[in-house]
Amino acid sequence: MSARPHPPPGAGPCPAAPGPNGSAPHPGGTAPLPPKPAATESRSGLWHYFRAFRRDLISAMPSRLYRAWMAEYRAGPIHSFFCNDPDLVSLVLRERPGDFPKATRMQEGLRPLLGRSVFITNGAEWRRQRRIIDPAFEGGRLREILPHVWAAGRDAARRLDGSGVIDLEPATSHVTADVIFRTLFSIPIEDEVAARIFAAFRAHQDAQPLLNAAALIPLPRWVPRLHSRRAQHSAREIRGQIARLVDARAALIAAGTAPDDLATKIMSTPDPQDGRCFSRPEMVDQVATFFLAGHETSASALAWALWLLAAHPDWQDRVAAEARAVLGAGQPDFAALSGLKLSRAVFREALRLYPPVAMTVREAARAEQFRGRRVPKGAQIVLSPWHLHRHERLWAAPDAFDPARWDSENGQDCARRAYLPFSAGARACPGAGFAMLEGVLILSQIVARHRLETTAETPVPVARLTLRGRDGIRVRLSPRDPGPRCDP
Ligand code: HEM
Repeated sequence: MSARPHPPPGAGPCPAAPGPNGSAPHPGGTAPLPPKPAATESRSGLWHYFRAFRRDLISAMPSRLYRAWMAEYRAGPIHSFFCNDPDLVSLVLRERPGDFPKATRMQEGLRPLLGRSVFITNGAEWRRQRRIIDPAFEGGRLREILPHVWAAGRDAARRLDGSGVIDLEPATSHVTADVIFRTLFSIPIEDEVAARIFAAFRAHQDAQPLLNAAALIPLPRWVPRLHSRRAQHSAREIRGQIARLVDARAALIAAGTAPDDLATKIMSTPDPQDGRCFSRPEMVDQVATFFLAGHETSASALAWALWLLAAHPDWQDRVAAEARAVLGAGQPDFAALSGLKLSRAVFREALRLYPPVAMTVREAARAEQFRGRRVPKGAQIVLSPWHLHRHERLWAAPDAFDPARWDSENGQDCARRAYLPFSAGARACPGAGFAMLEGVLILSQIVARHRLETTAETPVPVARLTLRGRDGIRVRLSPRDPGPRCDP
């Protein structure tokens, strides 16, 4: 494999960025930097490369990618361009997304579960799917999800009572799955079908824990794709259960008695161009995607945000005080959520340091010229929020936890150019507004009720399907002092 990082003449740093070594003082004072895996410096060939990728996508990458604007990799038949230059990222995602489609063969790891969902498709099929889905996530609909998120967050905060030391990931997975079931199908996670889907989904994750590597490693077409029998079985089980929910909902829509939730909205929205609604199999694909894309990602972000607050008790106390002031009297109205400013800044910072979708890949549909270098048709274009969010030439104190950065000139400029937790452009996450409401509110609800402390085990981030803790993300919980607890 050869890797050639490129010098930085083109893209300028954001204002007030640190020197080239990224060594600006940590604004938070003496708090240790949040965990960041050591990078791999070895170049010992294709086999090493694949093995490192199978372990973890982040630590497989060399440390110079935190400073480079672009790097070119050749590994056997694979030709990849790793893009960190904000202008290039914008070209690929915002300006000409049609020329850089999702590399569908790399999404094959997801196919048994997601079928031909919006997450995987390209071109006209993808555009039709987004025309039907997007109206369900418009700003106005967010008001309607608030009561569901509130109820799920309240229940989650109560479930944590008396926990002591816990792994946050199962807890946050539980609450974000609950949010998805409540908002999509108006059922809580305790519902029998919802509980079965959640259990099957966990089995699916266990059966293919390295799904992300499988989805991202650009293996040549002739390499057979192995989906373990267990993973195929759990994918079938999940899809069968989802089909039951979709059928039941179709019957309610036909009878005119369906609740006004996301499933009803999506199933009864015709494509404005061809006038057709989703067919049953199409809807099963989309629901599986909402479940996967909408709960694993939010669970990862919430777990890291809570751990970061455990590691920064000063910020935790401020977020708790804010939460009690805004939420103390019970479910706030939509406008009052804007009062959760500190919680929002913390959640944004967690998404920066630990972007749930750490990397994504596109394919060059035709030959291109990137920073003076020829990019052949079919080359892999790797975009890495993980590296972009910690780029030493862009961000001030890139590895530090500093939620106040969003008020600084550097933070605001980087937020526009170098911050991609939800991707950008036409293919950006349709659930971004949903996820911000959910993350900020549930973070506040949990911290208002519980005090979090770190344990001796510092979590190790690894990029799997989403960014997880290699051995979990553990904290110690104790009740916060008496006062309004957000769940009267
Ligand atoms: C913190 C939470 C979330 C994060 C960080 C996140 C991030 C992302 C990212 C980065 C992508 C683009 C992936 C790529 O281009 O390869 C994406 C796509 C998507 N997300 Fe999210 N997401 C979150 C929550 C949600 C929620 C709550 C939903 C729905 C309920 C959702 C639905 C989707 C869908 C349907 C796509 C595919 C869009 C397309 O390809 O056109 N996401 N998300």
